[in-house]
Amino acid sequence: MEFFFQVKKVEEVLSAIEKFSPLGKENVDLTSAQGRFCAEDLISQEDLPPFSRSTMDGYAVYARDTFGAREGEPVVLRLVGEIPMGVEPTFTLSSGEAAKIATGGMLPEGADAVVMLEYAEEIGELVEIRRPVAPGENVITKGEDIPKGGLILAAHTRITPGHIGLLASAGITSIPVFKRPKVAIISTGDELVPPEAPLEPGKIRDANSFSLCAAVQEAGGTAHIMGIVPDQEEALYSTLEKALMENDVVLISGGSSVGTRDYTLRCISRLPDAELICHGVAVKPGKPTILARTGNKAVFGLPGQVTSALVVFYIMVRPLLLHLQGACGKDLFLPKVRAKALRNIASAQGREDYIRVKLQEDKEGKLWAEPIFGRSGILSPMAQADGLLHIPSESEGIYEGEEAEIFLL
Ligand SMILES: Nc1nc2c(c(=O)[nH]1)N[C@H]1C(S)=C(S)[C@@H](COP(=O)(O)OP(=O)(O)OC[C@H]3O[C@@H](n4cnc5c(N)ncnc54)[C@H](O)[C@@H]3O)O[C@H]1N2
Ligand code: MOO
Repeated sequence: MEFFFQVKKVEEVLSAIEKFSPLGKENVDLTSAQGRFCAEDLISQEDLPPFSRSTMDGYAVYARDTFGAREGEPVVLRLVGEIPMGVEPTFTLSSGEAAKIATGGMLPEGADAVVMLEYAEEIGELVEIRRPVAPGENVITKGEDIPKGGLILAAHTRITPGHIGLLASAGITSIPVFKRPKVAIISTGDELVPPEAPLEPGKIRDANSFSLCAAVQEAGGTAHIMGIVPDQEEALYSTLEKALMENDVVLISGGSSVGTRDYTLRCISRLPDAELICHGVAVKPGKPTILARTGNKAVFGLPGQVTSALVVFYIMVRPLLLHLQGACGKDLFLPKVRAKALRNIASAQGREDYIRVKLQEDKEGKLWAEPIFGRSGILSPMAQADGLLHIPSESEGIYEGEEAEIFLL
């Protein structure tokens, strides 16, 4: 029987993951760019906004003219016209003059501020100003958002709705992004049947293909469920070969442990140029995890236990999928919060633990994490959890009331 012979720390697996190269680039349009990672620095070819515009409905003025204006002592300016929306003013504003302007209207040359309608009154061809304005007040100046030549989006940034608005404003409609990883999912085990099949004694429905498919989609990958492969080395090897031809990452769940019917390691080792990164990771749940690299493609052997497969996905597979899509730094990981443990949680030194927890806020707004204990072979604790509480490998556990890091699910 083989035993785990290459047990690694999570951080060692994560540094091996960062050695993969991000996938190639493709261009997507503005409506498909959300959540993708930009593949190039995008520079604005124009000033944004392209002209100085009013942020209020009111009167465009030369700010100095309004200095000293008060309720009982207004400054009187000559109304020289109204600036229509979406059109360049045909006149220049001189000292002593005002022009009616709407929110978003283009400031005429000479004007440097806008007095709100509420603080002015039109009297025939004159306008009384009852409050002073400072230069630049109620105005967005040309190039204030992004100047011409300024950086809109740096390569490797995760694209958000704010970026998409900026890109649209700058007239950039085709966005270079890193490709999404194609991920094949294989479930192995003679006991497994598809969810729609009738259950005979001793059989179990394949949950992992579907939970992993959902997790891949959430992580920005494209999932391909390859189906259930029986505990036969040749069947698993040929499915693995096919999966590798068509995908960037292969996830095999089940058969990653050390039993006589656990063929995952043997099949991975048979791949012509496979480099084994780990067989066994110092983490609970998820010890029987395998990662191998062939070219720039990755094969994970995930533990068959339903919760372990998902925990390993979040801790190691998800960072790889995001790295391949061009993510870096904190974008590789689930968002984190800190919370106090509601109970004592034991752990063993030398191994990281990821405990399923529910989060609750106390009256002072402090977050508390309540562990949901349960074996890694059952799923409901995972389904109920708001997050995974992380116990680092040097710690022997967390005391009630002690703060810990929680990865939000
Ligand atoms: N002697 C040892 N035995 C085991 C060890 C060990 O260190 N020494 N580790 C245990 C741990 S921890 C885990 S986790 C499991 C992982 O084993 P495998 O990855 O080989 O997975 P299987 O044995 O194939 O399955 C385990 C369990 O999960 C069920 N399963 C598998 N695939 C699916 C699926 N797609 N959907 C639903 N359920 C699935 C399977 O029926 C088994 O009950 O090894 C321990 N053993
Ligand atoms: O560590 Mo296993 O992965 O308990 O379920």
